[in-house]
Amino acid sequence: MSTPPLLVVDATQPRAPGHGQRLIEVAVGVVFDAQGRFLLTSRPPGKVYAGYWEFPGGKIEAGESAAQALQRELHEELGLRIGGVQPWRELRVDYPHGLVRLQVGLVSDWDGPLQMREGQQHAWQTWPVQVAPLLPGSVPLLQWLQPAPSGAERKFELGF
Ligand SMILES: Nc1nc2c([nH]c(=O)n2[C@@H]2O[C@H](COP(=O)(O)OP(=O)(O)OP(=O)(O)O)[C@@H](O)[C@H]2O)c(=O)[nH]1
Repeated sequence: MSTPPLLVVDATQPRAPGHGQRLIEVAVGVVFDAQGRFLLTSRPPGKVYAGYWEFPGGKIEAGESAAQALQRELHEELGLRIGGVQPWRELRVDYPHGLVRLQVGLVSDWDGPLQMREGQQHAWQTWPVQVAPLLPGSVPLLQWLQPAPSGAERKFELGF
């Protein structure tokens, strides 16, 4: 398996002690609705990058797979029950607050109703997105979702 691409954020800012020695493992979902729109949520108050828009998800806990973590996070944060996760892409993001690895999955099979349980906002989006500011680590995911030029088929490369 090749090393996931690395995005360096705020490269001139100092890194926290021990940064880089520990990878923060995160599961992220691209949740689609029946019209092919995807869900973005704003980061809740009190968190790093509060108010920035991102794909829903969160840290993987000990003993969990990425899919299990995403099932738990989407239920805790949004009240969704998801049927399955299709592993899609990985990305490493080097933030001043830590080095993160995102395991991104596609989710089309889910049950609502959608509830904002952490005081976040939500927006169903198509490309190009209309919300701002975007969390830096969500931008490459959005670029990967950019539709192919007309005539070409949008193809998802699957697998971590
Ligand atoms: N959910 C989510 N997190 C992302 C994205 N892109 C990205 O770099 N991240 C990073 O992944 C990490 C997710 O951590 P989090 O703090 O949101 O996780 P959590 O919900 O488990 O929070 P907590 O346990 O700190 O309360 C953050 O460092 C965040 O900056 C994204 O698109 N969605």
